[in-house]
Amino acid sequence: VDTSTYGAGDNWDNPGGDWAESHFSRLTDISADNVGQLGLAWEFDLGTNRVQESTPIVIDGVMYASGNLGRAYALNAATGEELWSFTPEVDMQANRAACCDQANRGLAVAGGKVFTAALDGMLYALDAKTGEVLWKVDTIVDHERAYTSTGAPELAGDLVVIGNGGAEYDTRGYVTAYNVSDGTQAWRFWTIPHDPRDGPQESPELEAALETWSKDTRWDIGGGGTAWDAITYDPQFDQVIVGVGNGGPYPMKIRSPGGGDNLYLDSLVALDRKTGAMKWHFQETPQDQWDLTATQPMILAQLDVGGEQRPVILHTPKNGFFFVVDRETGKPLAANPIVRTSWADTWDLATGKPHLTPETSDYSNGPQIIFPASPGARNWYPAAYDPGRNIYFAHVIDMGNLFWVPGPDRPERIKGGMNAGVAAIFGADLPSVLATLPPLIQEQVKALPTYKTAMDLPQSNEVRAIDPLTGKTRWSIPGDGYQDRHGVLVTASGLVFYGDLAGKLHAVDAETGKELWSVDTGSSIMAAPMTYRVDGVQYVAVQTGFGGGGWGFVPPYSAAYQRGNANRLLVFKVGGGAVPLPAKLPPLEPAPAPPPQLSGVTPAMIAEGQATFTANCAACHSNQPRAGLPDLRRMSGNIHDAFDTIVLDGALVANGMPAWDDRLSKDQVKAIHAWLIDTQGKLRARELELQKRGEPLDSPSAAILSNF
Ligand SMILES: O=C(O)c1cc(C(=O)O)c2c(n1)C(=O)C(=O)c1cc(C(=O)O)[nH]c1-2
Ligand SMILES: [Ca+2]
Repeated sequence: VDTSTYGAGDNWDNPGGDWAESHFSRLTDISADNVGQLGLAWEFDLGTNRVQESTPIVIDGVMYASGNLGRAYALNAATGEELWSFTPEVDMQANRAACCDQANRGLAVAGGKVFTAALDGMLYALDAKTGEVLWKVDTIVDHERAYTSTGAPELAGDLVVIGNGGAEYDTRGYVTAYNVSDGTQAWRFWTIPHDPRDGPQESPELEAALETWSKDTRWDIGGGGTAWDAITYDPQFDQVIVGVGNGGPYPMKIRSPGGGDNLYLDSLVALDRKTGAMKWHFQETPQDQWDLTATQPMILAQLDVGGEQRPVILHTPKNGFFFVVDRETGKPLAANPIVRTSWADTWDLATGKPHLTPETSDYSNGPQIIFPASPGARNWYPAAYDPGRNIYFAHVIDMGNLFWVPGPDRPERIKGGMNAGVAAIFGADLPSVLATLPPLIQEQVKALPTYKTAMDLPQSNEVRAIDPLTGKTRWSIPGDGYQDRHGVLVTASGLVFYGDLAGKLHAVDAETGKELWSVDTGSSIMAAPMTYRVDGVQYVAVQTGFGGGGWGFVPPYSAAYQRGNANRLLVFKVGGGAVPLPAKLPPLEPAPAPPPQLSGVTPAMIAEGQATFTANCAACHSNQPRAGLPDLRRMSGNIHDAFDTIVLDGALVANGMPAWDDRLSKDQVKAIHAWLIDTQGKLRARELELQKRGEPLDSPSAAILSNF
């Protein structure tokens, strides 16, 4: 790896662009002078209509793109001609273990091989020329537990490293390094300890971590600490830096009742590349109860800190702080809040720890509004760093999240199911949802010190230019809504590119934020754009598609809502043509008439069906119009007829609907069905009435109450 240059050139060799994963390009052919003439060079239909979070790779004129579920595509980067494509054979029961859709965040390419991790945790090495499977390895230690893979594999010399997700379920996190040549395991690093009664820990650093967990920790549930997104190889120190995820279950009084920092949750850990031994750790969110992960993308840089050049990591995790961390020592050199933070107010650089504020964040004894919310001040959508300007460009969400503990302090583990142990509502929805909550919760929420803040500014979300060492914003551009996530690209010519859910791709001036160009693509964009050059022509590429966390609410202003969720790869060049827009969808029809209610159904069964649905089905089926998955209040007669075989026997498992016969009884499924029939009837009556009055039908609402 050549670390003498910073930023990507003609090639963009990993999803982050260069060795520093900076999403920064040294190319300057496209500049403020000609960006106005950008037009479509080519487009490629990815053949799906769900989440797209990946940034493509281009090496020597070939583009390698990943799609949802772990699909891979190789294309001629100048023409878009398909060279090959790969769809993994995924065990679709894995959908039940995926919190956030069929997300996939990219490929790794090296030595004639393309690496992709499928949702079910299978890691594939494909022949870069043909797409043929050269080897595959199951990276999951226990399929009884809800592990999935959504992150990009990371190359580290002759190793490829991959983590997994599932901290909301019943998992214990780890990352594994495999030999690029044949897929044999080189090492595995567990991020948190296991039950000490089961024998010694896997490493000395885990023995040390054990001291920070309480004696009565719910080891049976797992503890969390999944590394589901950023793993970054740092060639200068030959170390693999892993961003570790949240604790599970969320509430401390369930997970680790005696408290403790719970290492290495929400930490950056640096591992020796060759052995996987830990070199240092930096915990960004001690005593986590709020899903404030450290898994968000890292950017490596070199910064002047107080007159000294230091190798650093620029990191904006979910928790609302901007960290500059020394790559050699793991010490924080700067830690400034960039949004409201109610779990900690300041950072002490001398001790390397935050000043925690449990009075506004501990929800063990009643609800709290936590800032930032669990979707994070930042999340998987990549930031970009321009070293010449020393500016970090990133989408930032400032909102709160209401948490309380609805169940017992010692719940049973639900095997392979959600075990987060909390009720959660996003701050942006608070004003509309509050009225629907139990009166006691309403009273408690209104008395909170954070209540007024949450009501005065339910949320803001913007693309910002940020100074890394101070966290100060130089300029910002407001987004349309908190479901928007803008991955960002910056070029040495001073252009910042990002897309939005409404379907626009924008180029703005890096110095001022002034818009220089935009185009309506008719397709929702979250993924980060990238740029590359073939035969002297510079291109800008981006994948389109909405989904991931919060996929159940597709905002009406989005292209995904208005024109369908097209998954396309759009590539632009100076002098290119117009972007074809997908056709507008017809207006919503009233819900079809449901069948007669099932025999022997009582109001109590209907209520029970709703509760069972909320606990098991609502994480995917939000029952909102044009959501990522079918709105079950609009089922056709055929689907009603096949309801039991679909839910219990897995008749639609190939489409991603798992079988539930291991977890739900026939009576429970009947109760769910009865509730859906009841709901569909009521929705139909309401929509026929609205139609008669000439008013718009049921529109999606952000007011989703999730019980994890
Ligand atoms: O705790 C986990 O293991 C885990 C996994 C994932 C994932 O794998 O996508 C997400 C999260 N957590 C999470 O907290 C989160 O906000 C999130 C957003 C997304 C997404 O793709 O939009 N995934 C995930
Ligand atoms: Ca999580």
